[in-house]
Amino acid sequence: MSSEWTIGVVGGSGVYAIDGLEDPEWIAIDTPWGAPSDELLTGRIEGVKFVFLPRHGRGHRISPSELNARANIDALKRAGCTDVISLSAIGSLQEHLPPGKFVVVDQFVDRTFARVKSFFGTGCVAHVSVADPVCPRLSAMLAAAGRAVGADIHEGATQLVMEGPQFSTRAESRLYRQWGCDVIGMTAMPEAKLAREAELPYAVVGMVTDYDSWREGEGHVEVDEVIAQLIANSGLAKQLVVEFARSLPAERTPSPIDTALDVALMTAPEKRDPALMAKLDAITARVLGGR
Ligand SMILES: CSC[C@H]1O[C@H](OP(=O)(O)O)[C@H](O)[C@@H]1O
Ligand SMILES: Nc1ncnc2[nH]cnc12
Repeated sequence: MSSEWTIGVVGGSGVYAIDGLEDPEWIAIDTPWGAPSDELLTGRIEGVKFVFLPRHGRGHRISPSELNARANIDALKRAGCTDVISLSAIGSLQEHLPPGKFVVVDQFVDRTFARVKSFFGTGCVAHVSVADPVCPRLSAMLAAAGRAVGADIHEGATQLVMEGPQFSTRAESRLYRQWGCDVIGMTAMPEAKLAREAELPYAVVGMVTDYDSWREGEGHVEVDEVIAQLIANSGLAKQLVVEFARSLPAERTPSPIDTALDVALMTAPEKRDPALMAKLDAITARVLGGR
């Protein structure tokens, strides 16, 4: 495996491009799972290869519940990404995480229910672990880069991922707090699970835009509040990415996540469905080689 980094960046609400890209080029990538959210913007930052994908498409066309996360992750894999970072707008479920805070999330409670969550299935069953769903190495480097550019960083938080597109009821918002969740969003799942199946280390920088709807006697989240906060945050998020690129070690040493499929595949080789195996070409290329 190459020891070069190629960093995929999935830009969420308010982040439809990144700064500092040399030789930028939008490229179209088709996948066996359908079309990704948009073309991918490739180039180099500080000499490091980057591949940027606007999660909701340029112009924010696609709703969180209608994202084709399999196509997005597969396209990043096909584009040669070794690692993926997500920039995401999130609501806060805790007083000490006010709007403007950048939160490096390390756990999720997945409450999404209307999304396809795996590349695998009948014809090729696989079970990867998502006990530790984000890459600690990427998360630590993102937190350090954020601090270096002056972002107000909080490391370690549990994110409730909801279906959407509507925001939560007040009762739901209060319940998620009782469950011990710190922040809430609509897109990290199944993205994080699929990234693990694709053997891509993945990390999330959440940008807090609102206090959701749990605060007694206070209003509730509305999109205009989210957008205003995103406009305020997006410049800093882009600086964070440039600083992250600058801080990457010249050589990428292997991550245990690079081989997540080594212990995951269940279906006997002779029982695998050739049609599904063909769709899995990019995802299983390392573990199965040409088979
Ligand atoms: C505009 S607030 C709701 C929307 O924003 C977040 O998206 P992303 O994670 O891509 O930044 C949130 O998850 C919802 O999809
Ligand atoms: N309150 C909230 N709930 C879900 N997703 C969000 N993204 C930003 N704010 C959010």
